[in-house]
Amino acid sequence: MLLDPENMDIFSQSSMYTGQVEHRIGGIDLSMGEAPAFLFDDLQTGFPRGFDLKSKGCATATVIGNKAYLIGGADEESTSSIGVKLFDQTRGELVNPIVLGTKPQPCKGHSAVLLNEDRILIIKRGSTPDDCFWFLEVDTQYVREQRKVLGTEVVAWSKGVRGVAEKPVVISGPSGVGKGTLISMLMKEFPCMFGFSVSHTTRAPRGMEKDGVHYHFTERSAMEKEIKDGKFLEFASVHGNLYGTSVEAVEVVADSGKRCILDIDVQGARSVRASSLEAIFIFVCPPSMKELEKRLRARGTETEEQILKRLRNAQAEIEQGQSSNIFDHMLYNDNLEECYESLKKLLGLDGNVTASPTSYVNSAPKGVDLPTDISISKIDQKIFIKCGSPELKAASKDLIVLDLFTFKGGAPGRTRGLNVCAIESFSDDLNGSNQLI
Ligand SMILES: Nc1ncnc2c1ncn2[C@@H]1O[C@H](COP(=O)(O)OP(=O)(O)OP(=O)(O)O)[C@@H](O)[C@H]1O
Ligand SMILES: Nc1nc2c(ncn2[C@@H]2O[C@H](COP(=O)(O)O)[C@@H](O)[C@H]2O)c(=O)[nH]1
Repeated sequence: MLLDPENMDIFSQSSMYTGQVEHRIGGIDLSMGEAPAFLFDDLQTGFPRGFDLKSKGCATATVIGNKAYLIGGADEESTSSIGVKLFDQTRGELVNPIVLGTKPQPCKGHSAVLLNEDRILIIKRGSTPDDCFWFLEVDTQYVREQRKVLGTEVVAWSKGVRGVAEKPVVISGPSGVGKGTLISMLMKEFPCMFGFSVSHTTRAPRGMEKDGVHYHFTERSAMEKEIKDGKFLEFASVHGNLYGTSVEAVEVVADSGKRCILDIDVQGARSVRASSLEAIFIFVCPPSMKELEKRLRARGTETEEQILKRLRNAQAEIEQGQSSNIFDHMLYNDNLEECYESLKKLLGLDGNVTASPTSYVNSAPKGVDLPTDISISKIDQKIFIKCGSPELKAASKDLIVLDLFTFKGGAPGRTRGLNVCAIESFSDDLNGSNQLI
């Protein structure tokens, strides 16, 4: 293990409020959790119209341009998650941004590291391996888009996860083209490999449909509230009802080690394309409108009025599917077996594949609990976490390295590809002046 302490970013030496990570302000260690206080004077240099954060009890502040992101603290509105506030220097205002994504639970303290000016890495102290790395996206493409849509300040959490899941598969196409049929065939042949993203919908269940399996059937008002709360990756009004994919629906599948399949309309596919979820987009075309109508009628699940509505919408969907840049692949579902073979081929399943899960979960290296006593440094794309706990020292695992090179995805949901390893018996090079926090 080669380390050159001379070349380290030493956070404790970075200037105050210059856009670098800040954990110490005016000599106060902000990273140690127990609601350390900012002082008015401490903010004067960078923030002429500084404010008294003492009462706010924020734990860390990270400054990007004219904004300070204040993460954690004692007086959260909700004690169930780490809170985020934003101080806007230009307006001289403390703002409560809309916080999207699953939020991390409070911890015994945390450290914050600014990455690429658009996200903050939060390292939770005293936490388990699967809960210690979180990302607060503050200016990523996704956040900028949400800011436009919601017309207010937005930040988004995503959880850092080891290992990379296979890209989800988005399947779109007009109602009755056979998407559900193809997906069922795939899941039947490869039950351990694929998992279905169970959407929410306000439409009534059909005879055989089960809540939580085919859809989460929900009231419009409840779904609208959840959309407002940032729980959905995408949503759309389709044939008069609301449909949407929750962030959780995709994450439960990915977390189980399976490849997620989404059956969504073209509007939804467009939204997913614009999100940070990296997926494969497939559009399924019918051989003709006449055949589509025949299939819809033969299915016998819709009223005449609904069938006509679906057929009217189908025309526009096919045009968009074929002309937009949303889709990576087109499938023509004329002969079902042939179409299924084409689907398998483009998913790389036409050869000798073992029908096993993608299982990054089990292949992840065994984790190390992160103690409360840590110090952090950054060199290029690596974060070094030095653990002061006697137990880890005794186990010769006093240095944990987090590699930032392999990040994938992000908010809302998971930032995947975290490469974390524990380095054995590290010397004391990181002590003293190199200590960050
Ligand atoms: N290639 C095919 N040839 C003939 N019938 C087909 C073919 N593919 C699917 N079907 C039939 O067409 C009907 C509609 O298929 P399916 O329910 O899978 O469509 P869908 O695209 O999922 O529709 P929706 O978007 O409304 O859920 C079903 O009865 C199915 O058995
Ligand atoms: N944008 C979304 N579209 C969805 C979602 N779930 C399903 N759908 C699409 O709705 C139509 C109608 O479905 P049906 O079950 O009522 O026949 C179909 O095109 C689906 O692809 C979703 O979560 N988001």
